[in-house]
Amino acid sequence: PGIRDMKTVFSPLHHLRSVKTELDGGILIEPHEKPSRVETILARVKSQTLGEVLEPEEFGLGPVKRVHKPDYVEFLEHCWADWVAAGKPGEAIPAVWCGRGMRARMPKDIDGRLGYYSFAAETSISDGTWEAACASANVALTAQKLVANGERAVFALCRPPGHHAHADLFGGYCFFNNAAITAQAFRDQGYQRVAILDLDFHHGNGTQAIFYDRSDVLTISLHGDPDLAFPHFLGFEDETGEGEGEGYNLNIVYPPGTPYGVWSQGLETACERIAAFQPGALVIALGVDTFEDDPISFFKLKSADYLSLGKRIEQLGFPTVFTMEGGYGVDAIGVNAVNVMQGFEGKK
Ligand SMILES: NCCCNCCCCCS
Ligand SMILES: [Mg+2]
Ligand SMILES: [Zn+2]
Repeated sequence: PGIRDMKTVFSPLHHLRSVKTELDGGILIEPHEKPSRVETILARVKSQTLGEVLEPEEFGLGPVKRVHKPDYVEFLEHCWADWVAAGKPGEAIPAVWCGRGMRARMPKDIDGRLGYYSFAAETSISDGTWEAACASANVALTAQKLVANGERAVFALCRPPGHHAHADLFGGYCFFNNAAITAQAFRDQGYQRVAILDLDFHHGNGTQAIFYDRSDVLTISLHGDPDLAFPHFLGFEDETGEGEGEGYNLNIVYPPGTPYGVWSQGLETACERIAAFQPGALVIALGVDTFEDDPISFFKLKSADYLSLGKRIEQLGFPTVFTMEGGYGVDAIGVNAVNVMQGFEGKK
């Protein structure tokens, strides 16, 4: 029967993430990861009376540092000020990386540190990025606390997203890995096993990397073939975990044009693996850039498919936190994201 009144956690501080540039195709465009994405979802949450909307509690950097390296957190906090102090005219954009055969040590210079702590160049940093990333982690942690206290499922309407962020790398519009921070919080509160299912169009490379050698957190991602899609350099099906974590990472990869009828077979495979794992809690890294009209992706899911998706997740029966990840077709993002929650609640 699903649940009634799913709570949503939302922070107005997401607006502090206000970069004006995204490097794309050799020019600086208006960022796809824009404030209207979550404002549109929030409006739909309210118009559909999904349930109560709460602002986050503050958890500090402790839970963030259970996932992210302290030097990386330190870098993010001071990056913008260091960039400005270096006299740079624009927004902070990495432009140099440790290429093959070079030395992966942390340089002093801000240009070097931007490259050392990132894996991609489309994610500009400016004033307010740090505060918004902290607020987004608090949104996820508030949802986690509500579920640990008995809610069946809570929607963490996070912005900026997180699933591309590694322990010490930003990129793909992500800084703190909200889904990973949520899973680690469950583990730190005594949940023996946690599963993270990444349904975003893109591979959850950060989430995979963070838990890759661990068997206590099962990580699964459905996504566009990395041969053809961001993040390009991780997310292939032969990546199944390492050491203790061997067998606890699963990548399910699809080609351009994949419709729900095919994609949902991967969802079924993922659900069966999660059921077998029997986690105490489930984290869904929810991107809706799988949508047929998404401007930067190549799957063909339709709005009604998100109702079916939500229903299937509910049938797993686990306490669930949804962390908002990607989705760039802003006109339909509200219907698509809230359809997942309403499908979870039993709406046909
Ligand atoms: N022109 C498209 C480049 C895409 N680069 C980053 C995509 C990040 C998706 C986050 S869910
Ligand atoms: Mg994915
Ligand atoms: Zn994505």
